[in-house]
Amino acid sequence: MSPPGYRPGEDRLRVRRSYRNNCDGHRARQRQNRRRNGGANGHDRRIAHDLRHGESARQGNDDRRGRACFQGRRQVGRLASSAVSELLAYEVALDKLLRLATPLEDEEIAVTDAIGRYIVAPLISQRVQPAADLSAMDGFAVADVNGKEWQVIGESRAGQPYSGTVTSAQAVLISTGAVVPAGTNAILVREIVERTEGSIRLSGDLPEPRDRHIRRRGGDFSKGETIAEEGSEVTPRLLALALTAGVTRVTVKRRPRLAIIQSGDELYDPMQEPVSTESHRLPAANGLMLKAMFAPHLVEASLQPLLPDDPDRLAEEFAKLHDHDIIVTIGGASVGEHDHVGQAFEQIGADLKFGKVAIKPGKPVMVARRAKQLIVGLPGNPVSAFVTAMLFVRPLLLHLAGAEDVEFKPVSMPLGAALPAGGDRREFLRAVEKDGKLYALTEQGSGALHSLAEAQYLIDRPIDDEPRGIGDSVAAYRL
Ligand SMILES: Nc1nc2c(c(=O)[nH]1)N[C@H]1C(S)=C(S)[C@@H](COP(=O)(O)OP(=O)(O)OC[C@H]3O[C@@H](n4cnc5c(N)ncnc54)[C@H](O)[C@@H]3O)O[C@H]1N2
Ligand code: MOO
Repeated sequence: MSPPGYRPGEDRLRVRRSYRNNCDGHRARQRQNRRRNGGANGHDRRIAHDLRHGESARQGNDDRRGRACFQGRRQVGRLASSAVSELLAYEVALDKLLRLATPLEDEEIAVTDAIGRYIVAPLISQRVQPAADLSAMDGFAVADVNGKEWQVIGESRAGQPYSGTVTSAQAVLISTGAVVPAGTNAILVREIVERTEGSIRLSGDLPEPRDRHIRRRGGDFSKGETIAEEGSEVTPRLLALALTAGVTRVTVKRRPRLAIIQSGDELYDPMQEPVSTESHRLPAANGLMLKAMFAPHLVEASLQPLLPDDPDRLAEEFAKLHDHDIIVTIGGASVGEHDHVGQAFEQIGADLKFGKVAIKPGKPVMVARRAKQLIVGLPGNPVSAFVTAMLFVRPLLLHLAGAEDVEFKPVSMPLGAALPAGGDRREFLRAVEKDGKLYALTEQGSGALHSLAEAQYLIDRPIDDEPRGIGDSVAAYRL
């Protein structure tokens, strides 16, 4: 995902640089920000103080920058020792994930079953279209337009052509889509002629140019022509083109098999069990949310039975699912006593590639590979699970399907309310639109589903973004 006006490589460089300079630059930036804002109260900071992130309380922006700096130092020391502790920029992490994916085999399917998938070879037309010169209008086919009156000698209907030849002062009644009879040079639409018994008289202006209403043979495409390039998405429009070109089967990538695992002692299946009144229990909503997010034409997704907080059980489940292309786990990705996804990776010998991404929400994202299989560990907080599925799993599925554009396209929209400075992670803020302006919702906690469901956009805030005022343009993604 890239902000508008982005040039390839620019954003990546900027993000990386801001990382490196996090500590050295932060004092200088504090001074600059103070000057820009005319002091702590010199700017409309209402939204700044209103945003609730549901993490530990923080007193202000300067304090957060201080902590970012401290974390940066701590992580540098651990970088080499563990893939888990390295905090990657989103672009870097996504790039790694996509590179880890093993390409899937091709399969040939009916084009009618291929909507939303991507063709892996160019589409070649098997027909010429139109297959003959056709009339584009209802009217009369005439050989010449020298006179004012023509004798009607027959009819050409769609599917029932006129077999003779039209000569001077003769006309053939013709329908839209019907084959233009031999000898025809112009179509006179019904509106410009008066009809009498057996003949027509000109009462309006002749078509300009004369053959204006004739669709020429091969005008749309010819036989053997490439009508869609490799990598094109099969849309309803492409479907119609392919069918018209005589193509009924296409080659696409096989859909990956993806299993979703949810673990947590507190979870119960809301579709199998009645609503629980026990305060320590929680409906396992994330798995069903994710399954609903992954387009069935791109993936064959299955939701596995709920697992307890037990690394052995998780490792057993991983072993069972060895034939799946992708496993997505939800929860247990953080550093708590009972967050055991990392441990289960170790038990099955999966190779952990990264474990933390500098995004908010969604810092704990674990990616491991076991032979050709990718295992993606998403955080358990519902909003974090949603955002990371959108930022990682969706692009992965599109990439495997053969799509070129795998990321959401940002729109640039003005803010209706000010935003405080960005932090040490790239932030995706839930927002609503009113009169063409974006308003970040007050509730930004990673567990707050109500504001997630209400949000219409995610505002994309770069790391260390400066405070933004009313009317400033920001990049956002339509949900
Ligand atoms: N000491 C630290 N604690 C935490 C950190 C940290 O850096 N240091 N990171 C926080 C962040 S950020 C996130 S995000 C979470 C991620 O936690 P986990 O991935 O380990 O997820 P859980 O602890 O298992 O669950 C979190 C939350 O989500 C609920 N949950 C889990 N699975 C589901 C599900 N399938 N459906 C609905 N809800 C689910 C679970 O009950 C918890 O409330 O860690 C922070 N902690
Ligand atoms: O910020 Mo966590 O990353 O709550 O999702």
